[in-house]
Amino acid sequence: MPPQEESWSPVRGGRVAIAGLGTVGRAVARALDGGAIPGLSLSAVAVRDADKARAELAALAAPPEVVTAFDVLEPRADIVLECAPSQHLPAIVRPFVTAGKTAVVLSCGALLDHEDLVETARAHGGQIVVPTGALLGLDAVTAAAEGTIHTVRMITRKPVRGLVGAPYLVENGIEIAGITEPMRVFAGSPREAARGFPANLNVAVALSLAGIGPDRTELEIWADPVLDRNTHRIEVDADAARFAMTIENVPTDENPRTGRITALSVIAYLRKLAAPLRVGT
Ligand SMILES: NC(=O)C1=CN([C@@H]2O[C@H](COP(=O)(O)OP(=O)(O)OC[C@H]3O[C@@H](n4cnc5c(N)ncnc54)[C@H](O)[C@@H]3O)[C@@H](O)[C@H]2O)C=CC1
Ligand SMILES: O=C([O-])CC(=O)C(=O)O
Repeated sequence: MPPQEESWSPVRGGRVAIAGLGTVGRAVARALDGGAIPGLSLSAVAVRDADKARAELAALAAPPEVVTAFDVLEPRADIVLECAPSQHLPAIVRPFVTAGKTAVVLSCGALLDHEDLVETARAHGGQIVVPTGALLGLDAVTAAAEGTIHTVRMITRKPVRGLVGAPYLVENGIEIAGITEPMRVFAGSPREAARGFPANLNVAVALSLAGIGPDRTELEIWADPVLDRNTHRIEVDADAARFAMTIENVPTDENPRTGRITALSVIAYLRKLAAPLRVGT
């Protein structure tokens, strides 16, 4: 029998690969640099333009290897962070979960069209992690889901620039560029929203996966011309508790669809992996 490759452990240390060096990927790369997150090192990044990425990463204390294909990441890392456009999710995640490794997934909306990845992870002892990302309270939602959740409702309000160009708006001829009052542009399920707003509503899918699923969760999306933050309100009614929470995310300068807290959520997750004290579930 060939020798089994030893799996990652916090004591031995782990190598992290980043797939997609954009708003989230760059922030996480900086946070990992030089052993700043105990137990982890940044080993490789997959990008489109290698020369541009190398120039950018030269400022790091320990620049990672730069590659231009997703399928060469797996031998180079124990954990992959998927933070690329959603259509690449299967190519990034599959090699890692097939090897029994961990894939941290930000474009989680795309998981709904690739549920086989969860089965692959189950069969090979891998794990797909959906961090709380731009949302809040998934600890309470998963706890409530151990009992019975009756309803989950989410109302998202975004500045116009955080929604403009979404396929659902284009396909339905919904014009938001010149609105002067808040406009409800969508009411439906996270499953429908994942298709219609693939770069804007991953948070609704994360909420649905934590709670009662992408078909029973109720979602409204509003475009608001005076708002400057991506705002998500969650209302949960369960047998154990009733709760409502709101988060107002500061959009990043680079990508107005993505809140600053998204990368911080990933960094917090990575820091917990080897932490001697772990708070929250
Ligand atoms: N779950 C959550 O709470 C959140 C999820 N997201 C999702 O996370 C993902 C990443 O978000 P951002 O960093 O803001 O996006 P971004 O657009 O700033 O970065 C994506 C990067 O992927 C790169 N890329 C595109 N095609 C590539 C290829 N073939 N090979 C390698 N790299 C490629 C782009 O050049 C870009 O640098 C998006 O899908 C976004 O919708 C964003 C915010 C919150
Ligand atoms: O859901 C997303 O993908 C991003 C988002 O709403 C936010 O950053 O507030």
